[in-house]
Amino acid sequence: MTGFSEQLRADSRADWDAAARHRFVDEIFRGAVADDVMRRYLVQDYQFIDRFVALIGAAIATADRFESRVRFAQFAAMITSDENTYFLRAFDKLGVPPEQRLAPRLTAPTRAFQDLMAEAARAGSYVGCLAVLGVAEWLYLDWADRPDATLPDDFVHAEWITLHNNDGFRAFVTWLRGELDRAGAAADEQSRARAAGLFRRAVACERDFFDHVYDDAA
Ligand SMILES: Cc1ncc(C[n+]2csc(CCO)c2C)c(N)n1
Repeated sequence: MTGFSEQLRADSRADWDAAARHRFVDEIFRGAVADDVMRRYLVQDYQFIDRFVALIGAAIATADRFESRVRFAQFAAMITSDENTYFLRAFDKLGVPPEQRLAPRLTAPTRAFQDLMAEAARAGSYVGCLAVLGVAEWLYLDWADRPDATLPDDFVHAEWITLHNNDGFRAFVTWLRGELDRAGAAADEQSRARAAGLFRRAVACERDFFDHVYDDAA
């Protein structure tokens, strides 16, 4: 039987593939993302991470067992340390001023994503939290996981890839998918349907998020 996670991805195949094979992904592996595109992307993504950490808090609160809370707590600790320094170093290199780091004007896809994460957190359903967290993690592993690719020279490009394809991250995504399968199997029809809706919207948001950084670009 196909697990819940695989079933959800299959339902969002078109948007999923459009995001995972996006122009941005192709360019970052070639080290060819233009600085203004990378700047726009990271400035918006930094705002994304903030709500993402809040959603992990909701997953910790709604999880059905201690083991799962611990795993999410450890993950939250990791992304608020290692990844945080990546953003700051990348902002320095790209010359992003303080106000753009702290309070940039949010683009429509960033706001849509923030609203979706807040909605999933508020709904108080573990499988719903997992659906949105699952998209953000699994889709990033999917695009970044190219074992034969050589890394670009610029750390801004190279580290954004290695943050999303290292063994620890892969193990976490595997666990997260297992958790989504498990919680999906245990949930009632209404909770499964709600989680499926959140998953679908999250995949569409991921695609829009990539698209948008090119909207004003030449
Ligand atoms: C729009 C957007 N979607 C997903 C991710 C991926 N992501 C967000 S937080 C996190 C945890 C560790 O890096 C990961 C993988 C992103 N950065 N931006």
